[in-house]
Amino acid sequence: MGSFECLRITGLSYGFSYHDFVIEGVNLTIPKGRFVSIVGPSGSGKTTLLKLLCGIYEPWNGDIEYICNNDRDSIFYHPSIGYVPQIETIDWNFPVSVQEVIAMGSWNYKSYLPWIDKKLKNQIKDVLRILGLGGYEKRHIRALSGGEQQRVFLGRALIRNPDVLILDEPTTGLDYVSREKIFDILKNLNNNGMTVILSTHDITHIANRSPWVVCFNKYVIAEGPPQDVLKEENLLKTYGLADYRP
Ligand SMILES: Nc1ncnc2c1ncn2[C@@H]1O[C@H](COP(=O)(O)OP(=O)(O)OP(=O)(O)O)[C@@H](O)[C@H]1O
Repeated sequence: MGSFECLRITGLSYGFSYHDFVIEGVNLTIPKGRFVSIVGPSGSGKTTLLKLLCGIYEPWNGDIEYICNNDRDSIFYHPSIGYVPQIETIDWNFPVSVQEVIAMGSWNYKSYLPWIDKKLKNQIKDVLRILGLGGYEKRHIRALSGGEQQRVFLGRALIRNPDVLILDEPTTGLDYVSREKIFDILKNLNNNGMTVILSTHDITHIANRSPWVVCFNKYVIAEGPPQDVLKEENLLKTYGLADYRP
């Protein structure tokens, strides 16, 4: 099997009600190993795009392809994807421990018996260590700070060591220290070869320090290194303050 080279999105469109496109004509290529921050206003379709990349939604039009270094393998190739949803969408009253949340990420349609065996326990320990949460296995998820909870959900995505890690606003609502911890963890994972794609409202601390930024509002408005892309002209177009359509 050839190796994964890039994620290629062409002419991608999707919506929730007939003829009303939430995202439209998205073209974007993300090479393996890239660290990408997607910025755009609330309601611009970032979450929708990320869910399409994960396969949670089916495109109305266009293609999402994970390309290998030869065409034949690309047809069959499905990278493993880790998804970290927006923290506000999680029900914190659900009675579950840190260990159980992370274990959920290792279960799939193939495993009917989702109990936590010794091997999985050790893998969870390793993931918690990477996340700076060593010894937190038995803690109830409610008994953690916002930053710690976010890291646990990152752990759930990491337990299968995905090729591509997709995160929806991973630092929203976190204080400076928690935000920096998450950013450092993501940079380390990326330095070790993981492709990281995240959405963020934090232009100053996250997007500005990401190697690659995509300005998004229904479609891609600009992309490139932050020093080239995060300019007034692009931000005005992205945040709907200037009329623009390529
Ligand atoms: N399940 C749904 N059913 C109907 N409309 C939806 C659904 N999910 C999202 N939308 C609508 O699609 C549009 C894009 O939403 P989306 O969550 O993708 O935006 P976003 O850029 O991620 O916003 P935010 O930054 O606030 O999270 C919004 O107008 C939203 O109301």
